Amino acid sequence: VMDMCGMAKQYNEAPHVEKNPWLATISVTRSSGLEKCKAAVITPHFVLTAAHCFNIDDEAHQIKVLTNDGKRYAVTNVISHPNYNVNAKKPKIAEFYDYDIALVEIGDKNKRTIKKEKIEFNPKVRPICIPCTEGTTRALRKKVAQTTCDEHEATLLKWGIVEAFFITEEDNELTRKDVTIKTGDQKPVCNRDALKAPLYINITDVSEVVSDRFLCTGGTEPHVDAFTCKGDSGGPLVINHRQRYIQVGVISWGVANLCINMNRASMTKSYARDFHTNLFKVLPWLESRLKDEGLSFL
Ligand SMILES: CO[C@H]1CCN(Cc2c(C)cc(C)c3[nH]ccc23)[C@H](CO)C1
Repeated sequence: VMDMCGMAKQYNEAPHVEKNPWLATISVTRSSGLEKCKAAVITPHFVLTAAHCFNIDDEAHQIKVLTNDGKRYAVTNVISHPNYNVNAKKPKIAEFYDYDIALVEIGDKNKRTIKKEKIEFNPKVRPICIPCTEGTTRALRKKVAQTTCDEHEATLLKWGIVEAFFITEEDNELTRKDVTIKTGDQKPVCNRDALKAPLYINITDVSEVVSDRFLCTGGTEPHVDAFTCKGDSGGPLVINHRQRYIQVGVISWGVANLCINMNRASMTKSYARDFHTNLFKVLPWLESRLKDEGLSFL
């Protein structure tokens, strides 16, 4: 059975990397420069990230996965969601982020090694739980036989305001940024601010850019939420359920760019909303791509 997911050091003085052992960094080396994204470790062979971190002509050898223990892993394959297409609604909508999610497979197909290289777990590197797997049922302390995927969703994404966090890197330190997912009557209010993004000024129907696949965070009500920077793309949106950690989203895009080279503005804006690909909305794809990874989907 897979290692227990979503386990991390809890004591205050623990190193940040041991409090957030699932965070990984993706680097893509192109002739035009280096692009970096964040990712979450989910199995020894896969990390989960955003599809928009990659270009159609990126090849596996240009991509590396860095884990918290400093190890760099070669990549065998990038599997973006088949429905992701940033150009799908051009020219009216310059960038379209629906289904912005990808799995990055670890290993080096060039090496003739029989066993694929795999991520080595340790106190700094551990998998996070993903919804609708047996590991998450255990993490939620529910009965393995009777618990359904709907119960996971009802438990984790209750109607209303759901406390969550993402992990960012500031001064080479991992820090958690608290946000609230608007799942109730504030969801439309949150989604509507998408039209304040520079590229969406002329759009009138918010559902053209914010599909049902997104979770919406940010803004100043009911709490002042942290906001993402471009460099946070692909990182996990995490819920802490009684000291077990479950990923419910992948950071996709934000309305306002309040960061200059990852230096965050000191103040947020009420319309600084962030949109995350909701893992509950891409489960058939996740399950089909992770079927041999021992996750036991419900
Ligand atoms: C619709 O138009 C906007 C799309 C997103 N944008 C950049 C961006 C990406 C790509 C990813 C993450 C995580 C971001 N967090 C904050 C900004 C931001 C810019 C806005 O600045 C234009």
